[in-house]
Amino acid sequence: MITTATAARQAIVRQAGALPRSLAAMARSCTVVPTTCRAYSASACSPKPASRSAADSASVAAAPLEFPCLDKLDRKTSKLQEIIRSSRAPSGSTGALDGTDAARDPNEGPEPHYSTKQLKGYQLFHHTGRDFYLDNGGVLPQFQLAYETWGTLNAAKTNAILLHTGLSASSHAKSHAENPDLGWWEDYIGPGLPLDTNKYFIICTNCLGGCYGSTGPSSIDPATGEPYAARFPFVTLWDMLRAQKLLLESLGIETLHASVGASMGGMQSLALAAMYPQMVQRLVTISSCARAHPYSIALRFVQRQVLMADPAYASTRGNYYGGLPPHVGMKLAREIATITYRSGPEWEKRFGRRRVTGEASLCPDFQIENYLDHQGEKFSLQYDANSLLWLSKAMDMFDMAATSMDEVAWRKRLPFTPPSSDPLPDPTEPLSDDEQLALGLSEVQMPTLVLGVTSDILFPLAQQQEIARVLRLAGNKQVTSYVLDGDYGHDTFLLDKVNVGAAVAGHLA
Ligand SMILES: CC(=O)SCCNC(=O)CCNC(=O)[C@H](O)C(C)(C)COP(=O)(O)OP(=O)(O)OC[C@H]1O[C@@H](n2cnc3c(N)ncnc32)[C@H](O)[C@@H]1OP(=O)(O)O
Repeated sequence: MITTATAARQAIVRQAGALPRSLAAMARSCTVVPTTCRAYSASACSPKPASRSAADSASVAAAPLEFPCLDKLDRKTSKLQEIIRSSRAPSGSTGALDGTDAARDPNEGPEPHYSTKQLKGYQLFHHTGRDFYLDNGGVLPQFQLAYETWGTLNAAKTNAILLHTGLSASSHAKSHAENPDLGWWEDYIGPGLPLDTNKYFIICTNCLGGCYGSTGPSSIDPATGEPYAARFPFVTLWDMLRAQKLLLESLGIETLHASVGASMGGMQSLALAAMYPQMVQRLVTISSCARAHPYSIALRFVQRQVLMADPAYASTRGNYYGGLPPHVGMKLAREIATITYRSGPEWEKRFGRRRVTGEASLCPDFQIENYLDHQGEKFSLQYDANSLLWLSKAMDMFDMAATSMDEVAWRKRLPFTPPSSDPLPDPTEPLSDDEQLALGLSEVQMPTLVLGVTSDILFPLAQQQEIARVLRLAGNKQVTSYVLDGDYGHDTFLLDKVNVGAAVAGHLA
């Protein structure tokens, strides 16, 4: 009697001549017949067993695919759980999630790099004694900001440049004696470089809400002795700038030679100039915007959704500290983010359609998938998930538009009194979108460099053109627009050191 499986196999073998040679060979050697050509891979096609059971004979389903990428995530989760368990045991290892497990596989965890035991070489500004009120409600009775400096502050304290970071960067923009690791703007800072330490005193902070030494959701709430977690108040970019202003005041700095930043840092750079125009002598804003675009909000929204859906996040509602960190959600969010940071044209040249092994798989198969997998994996424990969510949300909420000078003044408020709950007055006459932005940026009258990149999909060039347009509308006659072609997309500010560096250096001189 011909079993159903045998008949199916014969049918496939009859058709094998029509298949590519490698698939045809696999079809002939397959015992269990896959239902579609998709399943013809080495992992789906098992060697023929010596004898076949009745159960095998009755099966017409494909052999299950193998999922090495999921196995790898499971192994990482188990390893993290094991470390957490052993760190809780009285005689357990003290390595825990602090990175002291020297024998670990760097691709499989376990330590969050943001653990303060890993961080080094930064200084701390402590704010205490006066409650710090935040724009969206909530108050911090105290906070700290991590910061690093390069160069020398002159006697008049007029040569400082405040460098704002992107979303997930630390204050470590450049290596120095206390931390020789390369910084994220290593080639931009130093003697004779665009941020010339022979002339300028560069200050870079980890922003409020971050996790690299500054107070954020992973910090201990002094009221409870536990991490704030999801009880950390939402912060706005304006809150972050008010905190930075307090740091500058503590250093005796009233005037900045320049405010410089890219991406989220470019948004902050622009906002600082609007909030404290007397302080900012020059403005550089790179690959940024005056208000978050709905498309950028959408891209960040899906990253947050994916991250929050990680069971380690969802089951704790964000209070995962001391337990399993949501490393899978972080990895996937970073993969999506990486797609927004680079460009299709770059990847066409860099990866093309090249494959890893040539076998169809739902795990990384194309080189571009392998690259994304690597980027996600590398980041998955590098940054605190809540900080990512909080700062990503702060970017979405950013909008420099104003309908009255009262609103502009409201942003400049000192953070030591609760924000008024009185509604702001209605505009005397309706303002167009551009006019609202021009009003919100009306005091940005200093020399301004607005740099954008044609291949940026996260902060499209139209947004930098919008900044330049509304600044000119507001009467600023010293706006320089600089457009860079190239394939690096949003990450151009990290990668095109020659062109971005030259534009920045020229503007600072
Ligand atoms: C929104 C905001 O406010 S800011 C957003 C700013 N952007 C970011 O934060 C993204 C940060 N980008 C990075 O960190 C990048 O690594 C950069 C920009 C610093 C450097 O970029 P590049 O020099 O092009 O290197 P890139 O990171 O793309 O690739 C190198 C890594 O990919 C790996 N890689 C390259 N090709 C492949 C591949 N086919 N498969 C797997 N891995 C690969 C390399 O081995 C290398 O790994 P390593 O970093 O562990 O050594």
